[in-house]
Amino acid sequence: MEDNADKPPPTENIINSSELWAPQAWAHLQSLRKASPLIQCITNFVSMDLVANTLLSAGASPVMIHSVEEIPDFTPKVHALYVNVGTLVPNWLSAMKMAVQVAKESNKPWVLDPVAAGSSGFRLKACLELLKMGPNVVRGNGSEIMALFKGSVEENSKGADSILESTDAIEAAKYLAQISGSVVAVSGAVDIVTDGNQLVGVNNGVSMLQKITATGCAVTALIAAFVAIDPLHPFEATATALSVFGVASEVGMGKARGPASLRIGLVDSLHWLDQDTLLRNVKISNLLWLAS
Ligand SMILES: Nc1ncnc2c1ncn2[C@@H]1O[C@H](COP(=O)(O)OP(=O)(O)OP(=O)(O)O)[C@@H](O)[C@H]1O
Ligand SMILES: Cc1ncsc1CCO
Ligand SMILES: [Mg+2]
Repeated sequence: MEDNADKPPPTENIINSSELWAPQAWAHLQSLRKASPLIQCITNFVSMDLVANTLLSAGASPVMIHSVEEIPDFTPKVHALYVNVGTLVPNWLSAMKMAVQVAKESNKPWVLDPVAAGSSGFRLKACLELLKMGPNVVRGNGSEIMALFKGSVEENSKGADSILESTDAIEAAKYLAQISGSVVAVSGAVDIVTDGNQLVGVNNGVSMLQKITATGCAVTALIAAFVAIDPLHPFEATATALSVFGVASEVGMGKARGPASLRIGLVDSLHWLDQDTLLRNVKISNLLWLAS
């Protein structure tokens, strides 16, 4: 890793480009609501409800189909595939790989959420194998992206939660994007998105999202939906999806009394999010220090 791996970007190299990004975020959300893409989700048991409701409230059509008996018939019909290893067992891994293969043969984008990637050898190997299959986007927290980068089991793993800041994994994200060809997103107080060349920071969201399980899983599903409607621009789709989700959480936080009501407010806000609110609140910066 380079010397500056653990340093935050120098502030003079952070260019606030929200005015350029905000109209794109609105255009993506509008297209999503109009096209209502079908998103196949092979996701963990904890997240299924929030993932499905997040996709529905944003305007997409979710479906949780994961059996190898159904994948050959069904996966060619979807607009994007979402794979999340949160409650991984061997037969689900086979289904994930089959679905990825079918999606790729059908020219459909797919997105990976490497939940708790560094928590065990089995999970890490599975995530690295899936990464090799070339997801259009990978979104994880700091610990997950760092585990994929290092390729080793974490000593102090906290499972699905991160022990690192997203900014600790900037170099790792950039490297992974370059070797995999995937867009890599690292969630946290500031979400980092890179395609190995361009790099942005998304400054939307509220810290209480960390107190609701599966908000990371939900935002990765939203990324899959945004990539479904703009498959040629996965970098842009990932940044705008993270921002839209973050803005919805900020609006939801206004009425929340704690994590449980924020969870409800988040889903409500995604459904009602209007152009004016989105344009005023998108916070995306271009981080120039790594765009070499
Ligand atoms: N400190 C923070 N301030 C603001 N937003 C945050 C903060 N931490 C995380 N978020 C937001 O919360 C959402 C979930 O990110 P997080 O990094 O917690 O995912 P995760 O660890 O994969 O979650 P899970 O595994 O529970 O689904 C993202 O939209 C992210 O932007
Ligand atoms: C808590 C938890 N455990 C496995 S998956 C999951 C949901 C958040 O990723
Ligand atoms: Mg996660």
